[in-house]
Amino acid sequence: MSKLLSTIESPADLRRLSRAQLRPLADELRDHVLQSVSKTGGHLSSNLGTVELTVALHYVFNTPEDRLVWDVGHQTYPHKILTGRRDRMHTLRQLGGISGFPRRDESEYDTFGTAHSSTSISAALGMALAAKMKGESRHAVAIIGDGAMTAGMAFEALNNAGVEHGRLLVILNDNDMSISPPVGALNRYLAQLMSGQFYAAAKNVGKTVLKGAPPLFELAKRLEEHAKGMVVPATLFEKFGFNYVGPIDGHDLESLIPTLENVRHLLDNGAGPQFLHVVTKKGQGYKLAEADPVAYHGPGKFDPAVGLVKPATPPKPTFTQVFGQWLCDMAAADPKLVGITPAMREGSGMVEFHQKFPGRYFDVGIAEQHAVTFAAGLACEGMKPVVAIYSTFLQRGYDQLIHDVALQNLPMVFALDRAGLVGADGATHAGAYDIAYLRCIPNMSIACPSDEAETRQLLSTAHHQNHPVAVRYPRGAGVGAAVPASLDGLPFGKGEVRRRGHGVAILAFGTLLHPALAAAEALGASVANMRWAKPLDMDLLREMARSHQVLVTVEEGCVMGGAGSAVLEALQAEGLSMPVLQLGLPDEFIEHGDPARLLANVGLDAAGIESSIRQRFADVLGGSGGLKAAA
Ligand SMILES: Cc1ncc(C[n+]2csc(CCOP(=O)(O)OP(=O)(O)O)c2C)c(N)n1
Ligand SMILES: CC(=O)[C@@H](O)[C@H](O)COP(=O)(O)O
Ligand SMILES: [Mg+2]
Repeated sequence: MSKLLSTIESPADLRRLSRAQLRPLADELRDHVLQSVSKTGGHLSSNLGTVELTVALHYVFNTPEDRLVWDVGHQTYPHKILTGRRDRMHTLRQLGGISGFPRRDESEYDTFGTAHSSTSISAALGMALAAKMKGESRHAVAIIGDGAMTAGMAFEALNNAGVEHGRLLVILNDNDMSISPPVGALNRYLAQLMSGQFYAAAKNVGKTVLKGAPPLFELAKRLEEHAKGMVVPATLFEKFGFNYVGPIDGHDLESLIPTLENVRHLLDNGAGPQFLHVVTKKGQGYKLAEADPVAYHGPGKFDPAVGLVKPATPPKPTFTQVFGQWLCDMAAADPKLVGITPAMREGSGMVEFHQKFPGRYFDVGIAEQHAVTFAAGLACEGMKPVVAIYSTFLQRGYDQLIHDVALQNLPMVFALDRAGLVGADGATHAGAYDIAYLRCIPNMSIACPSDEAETRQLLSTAHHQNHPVAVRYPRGAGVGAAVPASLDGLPFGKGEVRRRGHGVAILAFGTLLHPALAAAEALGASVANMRWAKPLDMDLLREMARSHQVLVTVEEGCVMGGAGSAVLEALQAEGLSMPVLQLGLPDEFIEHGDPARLLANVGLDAAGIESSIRQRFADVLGGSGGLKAAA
């Protein structure tokens, strides 16, 4: 165990160290982050980049009295290590272990739960103003990345914060990266600020009595060229009502600590909201991550001495890769197709599409609402937008989905990745709700492919509709079904019978078809691959209802309001009354962990499905496990 780090059980211990001890502590901390992430997997580059900032913040601010609000929260491993969770880092993102994101129920130092981006300024402003109303002198500090800063919500918060006088500090952690290289005009603007750093240093840092000029950054040198001739009259953030300080080197404790002390002093003297621009490097201190921060954004386990290695035999293609290939193939066939991602190019499998069709690829930044309405505008003019978006992030664009897309019945495809449980990221990222939140919207259809082949086929079907269609598929690989090369679709709104049995009919929506088939084998039950949660295949449903005593619906989505609920509603409307068991995600948030184990825990593996059916329909099933005479 490292010498200094082992003495830090809480930030109070850190604050007892001398200034000279902070540099070696930061080095030990960085090594601890690298070693533990290499064993568990997790977000690496962002955490390596926030080591010094974390040390400085806990050193200068009186945490947990002062509130640190980390945006996204994927950069909080150093914070976790310094706030009493050092010895639990080996459990990170595993079942029963600590979360990869801040959690209020995990630590009093985690002041605000996050994982979706761009909430920190709003939350910190709320905390700062609550403190003011209660007559408390605590500070609230939002730490937000340059990627997260691109979201509308961050600007809504700045707009509000600039006219309020709480003890609010916003720190922009600018590493010139989102998950992928950053995009958009704000990024260009930040580059200009960086290149004009001497101007900023003289105007602002000097004003706050910082001793010594900040060192010249490598990055700034690169950007200087780009912004030659630019004059920065007053920063955007000053226009918003903040006192702008920076940019300063976020790895230089000798700059960070006095600057933070000065800013805290300004807050205590009623100077109003403060904005500190800190420049860091994603992957700092680990050469491989510095060279490729994208690959090391969220790696699996690896040997730090070797780095990430490609598996000897290529693994089964993931659903994401199947989508990426379909997108390229369909784009080649249809010149009207355009692909849109809100800052998730790699995660959504769009790297190849970007390379092959740069003019038809749009990374709009972390801006899900805008992504949806921007796509709606494209659709109005006859383009065929494909919005590739994680199920959990489409939640951000819900009003846009209803008001801008569905109400106008615009044809477009939502490629909904990460539908169902995602594993290590946990409840914040689970795609648990999309069937429920989409199926109540008129004009919207929802396809639930059961394997890789159907994913491609149903994407094609969706692309040819004249209304919005979501195709939902999970994280990772499926059963390994051979994916056809053709772009032929499957019939719209139609499912199929996959197994003929009797007594019990299982209606499977999506990839849980496969454990459902295994359970049906043991039960002698029938299985329908429903393929569409909306519209339901009513012919198939009627046939299944009439030829069986009971129905079981299975889906990797919330039971409440999900596909099973759709089946119940349809049966009622048809005047068909029969017992229905709905299997899906329960009405609770499912924590992080291995996805297969999580599914088993909620009874959605083959054994769980079989056992739930046996339990509920013991009267239909014979004692031996066979079935009583079918109705
Ligand atoms: C609403 C939302 N959209 C997308 C994401 C996925 N995401 C997580 S981190 C990240 C990049 C954030 O960039 P930045 O804030 O600059 O932090 P960095 O990764 O550079 O440390 C993205 C797009 C998210 N967490 N939340
Ligand atoms: C923090 C965040 O939102 C992303 O980094 C997310 O963890 C990526 O998830 P995937 O690994 O499923 O792409
Ligand atoms: Mg960044």
